[in-house]
Order: sequence, then structure tokens, then C-alpha cells
Amino acid sequence: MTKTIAILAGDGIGPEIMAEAVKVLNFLKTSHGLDIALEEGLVGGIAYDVKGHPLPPETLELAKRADAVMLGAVGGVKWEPLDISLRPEKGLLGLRSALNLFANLRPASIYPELADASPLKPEIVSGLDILIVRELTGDIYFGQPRGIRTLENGERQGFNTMVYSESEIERIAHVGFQSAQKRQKKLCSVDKANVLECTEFWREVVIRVGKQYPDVELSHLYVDNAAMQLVRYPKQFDVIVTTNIFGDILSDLASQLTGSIGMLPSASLDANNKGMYEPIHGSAPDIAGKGIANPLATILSVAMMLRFSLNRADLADKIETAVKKVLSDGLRTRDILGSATTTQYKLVNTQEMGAAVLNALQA
Ligand SMILES: NC(=O)c1ccc[n+]([C@@H]2O[C@H](COP(=O)([O-])OP(=O)(O)OC[C@H]3O[C@@H](n4cnc5c(N)ncnc54)[C@H](O)[C@@H]3O)[C@@H](O)[C@H]2O)c1
Ligand SMILES: CC(C)[C@H](C(=O)O)[C@@H](O)C(=O)O
Ligand SMILES: [Mg+2]
Repeated sequence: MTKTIAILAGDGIGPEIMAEAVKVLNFLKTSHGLDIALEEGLVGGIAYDVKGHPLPPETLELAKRADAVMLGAVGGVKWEPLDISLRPEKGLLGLRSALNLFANLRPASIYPELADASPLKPEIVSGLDILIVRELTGDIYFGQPRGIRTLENGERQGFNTMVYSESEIERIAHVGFQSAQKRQKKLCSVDKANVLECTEFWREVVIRVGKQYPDVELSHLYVDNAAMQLVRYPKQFDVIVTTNIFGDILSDLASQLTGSIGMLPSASLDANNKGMYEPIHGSAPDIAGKGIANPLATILSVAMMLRFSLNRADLADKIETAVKKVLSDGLRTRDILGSATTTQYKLVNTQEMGAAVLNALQA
């Protein structure tokens, strides 16, 4: 049966990188019989401009009806003056929450070809393969109360609430343990249990859930130490399970270990593996419109979609092999050039990188 894929390109570099991912999807449709129908929708700043809301009802309806969602990126300077409830980012958060996408898988593994693109020494990062399991629908992102208020003394105060219910922690802990079971059987839970009651509770629940997974070695780190350890000796990690805000920050950090934030895909899944797939990076206003963004994180997100939501691991493998091929052929967008000179590598733009992946797929 035909699977519907919602294509939500969003803002900034979103449409540029999504165009390359769509080419890959259309190629798989015509050449490998992938039975899909792509339907475009508006989200983020562009949706606000056209429809007056970052998540218009028709986009939400499309995302709910679709078998999977591909998202580019949202946000930009243009919409920063807006009230936070109307900002492009609310469109993304609204989708995550409405679709109950509580499990965000952010793999940070390095392609051997990119060992020289990381700011860390090749011996620190080569062979790196970490999976960050980020809780995505709770925490300070969604906790109530929140806002800006005026106190009795007339002073204004901004406030948010970090909150996790037991069932929210349990279900993401299960994802963490089960992910570890499929890998090196090591799970590190990252919290701030020395200061925040919310994550003191997180640790208690993770330890309890862990009793069901005696084959997985469970460890705990405070988030500040985890950030330091990720830079010092990242290969000590297999799977990291953590809260929404800590996972957001640690995954950007981890992206640098692999060479560039332009390389990291993600899957945001509900309890039935319905998912939204997006690069972990944002709309990159500093390079938007220049045609130089790296489309590989988005193309690799297509691979995750094929694996998790469309049950086509064979095609996911093909995409990952094609990406490896273009990197070993020496093609580099600017962000993964590292300190190398262009005589060693071929500096390419967004479209050229997308075309090279298509060529490699066709070979
Ligand atoms: N999932 C999302 O839609 C998402 C994620 C993060 C940030 N944002 C939004 O994006 C906007 C910009 O945020 P930011 O600047 O903090 O983070 P960002 O991830 O957009 O950019 C950070 C840096 O990484 C670079 N970069 C990002 N993606 C790249 C790519 N594919 N190729 C090459 N370089 C790339 C950018 O040029 C920039 O220098 C904000 O409005 C933010 O809220 C959206
Ligand atoms: C844009 C923003 C809401 C989002 C987040 O904080 O989750 C982004 O940084 C991400 O990592 O997907
Ligand atoms: Mg982020």
C-alpha cells in the first residue's frame, strides 16, 4: 500500500537540504519500487507568514495522516520579534507533542573519511559510534507553569518548570535499555540528580526500569561531567539516555565529534515507530540562501525513516553506503572540509553533494 510521506521543508536552509532528500526519495520511488506519495506542508516561519500560525491545522492533519514526516528546519531572525507562542520553533514542538514523538534517537557516529574534519584528534574520534536517546515531549520544554510575570515588588520574572512524570521516564528508559541491547549493551543515563529533584526522580526510575535489563550495564553521569567526558574520551559511550533539554545540548556537542552538525540525522518516534525525521541542526540563517549547506544529515534522516517507519532497511543501507562513497571520493561541503585544503578534497555545494549521492545510488 502506498505510504504517505509529509514533506515539511520549513525555513532557512530547510528547503535547500530538503530538495536533495526529495530527489533521493523520488529516485527510490522510480528505480526501486518504493511505494510512496510525497505531500508538502507548511511549518515554522513560512507557515506563520502564509497561514498566520507556525503549525497550521492542515499541516497537523497531514502529519497525523502521513505514515512518516520529513522535516527540514524551522526558525530565523525574521521571526524573533514574535511572541514565543507564535515563533517557528513552536510549530516543531507542536508536531512533536501532538504526534507523541517522545523518543528522539540521535546517532552520532563518525564516518572514517571524516576523522580529519573533527576539531578533536583523529585517535579520539575514529570509530566513534554513540546513540543519544533524548526524551522529546517532556521536561522544561513543555512543563507548566511557564511565562513572564510581575512580582509583588514590581520586579519582572521569567520562569519555566522542569517536570517529568514517572510514566514519561519509564517509557524513554525502556527505549534506552532496548537500544543498548541491540548495540554494546552499555547505557549511560545523564541527569543533574545532585541539584534537581526532577532528575533525582529520573535517576530513581531509570535504576528501577534497569532491573528488567540485567544484560545492560547501566551508569549515571551528571550532565556537566557528561559534556566534559564527551570531549575527553567519547568512545567510552555506547547509548546515552537523557532529558529533553540535556539531550538537545549534548547532541549538538556530539555532532562536532563526527565532523559537523551537517552530518547528524535523527528520528523522533512514538510508541509504534511512527516518526518524524529531521537533521539535528537548525535553519542556519548565516548560510541560508547561499546553496552551501550540507544536505547529508537530511539524506541520512531519509535512511532512518526507511529503517524505522517504512520497514526498508535494505534501502536505508543503500543510502548510507552512497553517503560513504561520496565521502571516500573526497567530496566535501564547506562544513566538513576541516583544516584540509581543497586540493585534497573537492569542495561542493548543496546540490552537487545531493547529485553525488544520487549518482552513487545509481551505480
Ligand atoms: N530542528 C530545527 O528545526 C531546529 C534545530 C536547531 C535550531 N533551530 C532554529 O534554527 C535557527 C538557527 O539556530 P542556530 O544558529 O542556533 O543553530 P543552527 O543549527 O541553525 O546553526 C548552527 C551553526 O551550524 C551551521 N549549520 C547548521 N546546519 C548546517 C548544515 N546543514 N550545513 C552546514 N552548516 C550548518 C550553521 O551555519 C551555524 O553556523 C534558530 O531559529 C533555531 O531556533 C531549528
Ligand atoms: C528548534 C528547537 C525547538 C529544537 C529543540 O530544542 O528541540 C532544536 O534545537 C532541536 O535540537 O531539534
Ligand atoms: Mg537543538
